[in-house]
Amino acid sequence: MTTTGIGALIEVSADGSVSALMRSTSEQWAAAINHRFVRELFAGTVDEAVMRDYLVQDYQFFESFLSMLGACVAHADELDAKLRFARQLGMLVADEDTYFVDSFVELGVDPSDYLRPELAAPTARFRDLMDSAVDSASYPQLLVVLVVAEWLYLDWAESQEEVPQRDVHRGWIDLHRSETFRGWVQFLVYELERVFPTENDHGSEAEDLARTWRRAVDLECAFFDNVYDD
Ligand SMILES: Cc1ncc(CO)c(N)n1
Repeated sequence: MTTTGIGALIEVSADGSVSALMRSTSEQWAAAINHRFVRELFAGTVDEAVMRDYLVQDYQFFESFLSMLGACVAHADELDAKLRFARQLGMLVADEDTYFVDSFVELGVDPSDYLRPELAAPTARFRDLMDSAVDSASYPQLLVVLVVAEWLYLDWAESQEEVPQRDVHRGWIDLHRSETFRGWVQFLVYELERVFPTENDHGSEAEDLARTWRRAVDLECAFFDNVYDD
């Protein structure tokens, strides 16, 4: 296994806010990127029911995730950033939604089973966190959740070189690695560093962002754990 190390694929300034957030959750982050689900996905041995369950829940995650990107188009403070989020939305509609729908066909999951499933507890909590970020209309709040979700996925997806054969496994890995995906994550990290409030004038806002960060990392672990819980 060629583990790249926590966050090592992305540039961050060592004394910046993002680096401090990252250090505050390094153990949970490592647990998530080395999770049993990730290991089985790379080995192509994920139990069929586990894969189904994971993707059905993640399609619900995806819905709130799209809302966050839309909110970033609305609330980012610069035109270039708005354009970047709009481009990413187009990519998600084309590539990621197609992956989900094709995978549901491959796994024999009907629309009636994936469009309105019962939400598992971590999915419901994750959606609450994302929906609150949308409601906050705060670009830094939105970015904190996005950076965790995307960077953590980049880290596990780049953690091994050898990819499995089946589309449903390989496709999910390929969506979260590549030069393009890395560039997207790097953009998010630069943006969060750029707009992060300084301790002096916004101490409580910074603390609020740190809480959101920790909550998102915990939920990533819980989301993986959940598919093995039954
Ligand atoms: C739970 C979860 N976290 C992160 C991602 C990637 O954004 C995803 N698809 N699902």
